[in-house]
Amino acid sequence: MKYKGSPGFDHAQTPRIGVLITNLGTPEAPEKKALKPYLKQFLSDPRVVEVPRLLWWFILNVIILNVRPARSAEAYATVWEEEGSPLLLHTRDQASALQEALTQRHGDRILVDYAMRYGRPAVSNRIQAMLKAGVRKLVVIPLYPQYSGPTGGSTFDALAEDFRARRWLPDLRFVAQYHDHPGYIRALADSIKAYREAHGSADKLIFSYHGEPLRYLEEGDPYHCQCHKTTRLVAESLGLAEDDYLTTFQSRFGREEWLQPYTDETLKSLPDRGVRKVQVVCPGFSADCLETIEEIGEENREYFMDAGGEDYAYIPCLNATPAHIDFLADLAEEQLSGWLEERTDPALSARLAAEMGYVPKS
Ligand SMILES: C=CC1=C(C)c2cc3[nH]c(cc4nc(cc5[nH]c(cc1n2)c(C)c5CCC(=O)O)C(CCC(=O)O)=C4C)c(C)c3C=C
Ligand SMILES: [Fe+2]
Ligand SMILES: [Fe+2]
Repeated sequence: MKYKGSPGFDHAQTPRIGVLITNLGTPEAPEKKALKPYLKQFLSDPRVVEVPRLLWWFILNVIILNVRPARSAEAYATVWEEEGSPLLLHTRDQASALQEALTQRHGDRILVDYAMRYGRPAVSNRIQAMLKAGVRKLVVIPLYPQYSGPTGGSTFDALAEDFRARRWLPDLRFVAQYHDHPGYIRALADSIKAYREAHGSADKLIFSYHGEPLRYLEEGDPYHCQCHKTTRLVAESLGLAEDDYLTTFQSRFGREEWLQPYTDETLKSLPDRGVRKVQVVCPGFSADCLETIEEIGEENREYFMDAGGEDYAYIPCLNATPAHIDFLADLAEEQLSGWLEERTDPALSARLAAEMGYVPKS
């Protein structure tokens, strides 16, 4: 195997610290032909769908990829913005705001970038660019507060896949979860509090998280427990009573049982139980995307209202709000312990390398 070298390496380059935020990824356009490669890459990942490969290859290629792209494209078209997918735009805005916050705190030592696990900008593409810009120490923060194999685990796989082809690896720190970080809980609780101060409260606050197959929990995935812990900590911080809120799971896919209770079925049943006003928040998503804007903001609103509900509100994700960015800057900073001391004198390194007669190939 020929390992990838270090493009443009220069001994006089100041070593930098990289902070790479990532999210799931999104199609290039809200169209069937763009949905197909996106869904194929995503749903072929064994971390996402844990089904024997041969059987899954058949189901995916013969059934799902012939039906789902058109249906998903229609849903994406309802949320698409002029500049692109909401998930991509929010992630880009988070990266630039985080760059600004960390530059204010530490000058130009820290380089922030963003990548998507599936689709573009790809993880390996951004790592290559960061290394080229002199990054020798790298913090990776997948923006999934609660860890799960299909999200954080899979992002680590993408990093590992990139690193196994590289000659010179950077120092690496990886934030696998932050579901109970006091700064994250505070940012969430404050956003709910601000929403309720502006719009009033509801009979119930629903904490809706993306689901996953129940089997993953049974086989040791901590995601379900971490979602419940986030809910409990936010509820405590808001001073809610047990009857004031619920944790539910959305975005079911396929036929097997997923984590329960399901968001849609819960919302359909609440009016009969005397709950007429609900507010829904999605603390498993750090940016608004198809699953929050369309599924929670539109589809589930209809279920609730059709079942006799009177008032339904969706409280937006933290996105690139100052409170979220401040927290992410703190989270990144916690990972920098010992990394901010400068141990390299680039000019001296360059002079010694020149004396040695060493000229690296770029
Ligand atoms: C097939 C199984 C899936 C698992 C397991 C899963 C877990 C999971 N996903 C997120 C976050 C997001 N998922 C999003 C979209 C999405 N998710 C699945 C399937 C699984 N997700 C599909 C097929 C799709 C595509 C949309 C569709 O066709 O319905 C998104 C939104 C992306 C966007 O572009 O807006 C996010 C974000 C988490 C946190 C999670 C954890 C268990
Ligand atoms: Fe998903
Ligand atoms: Fe649990």
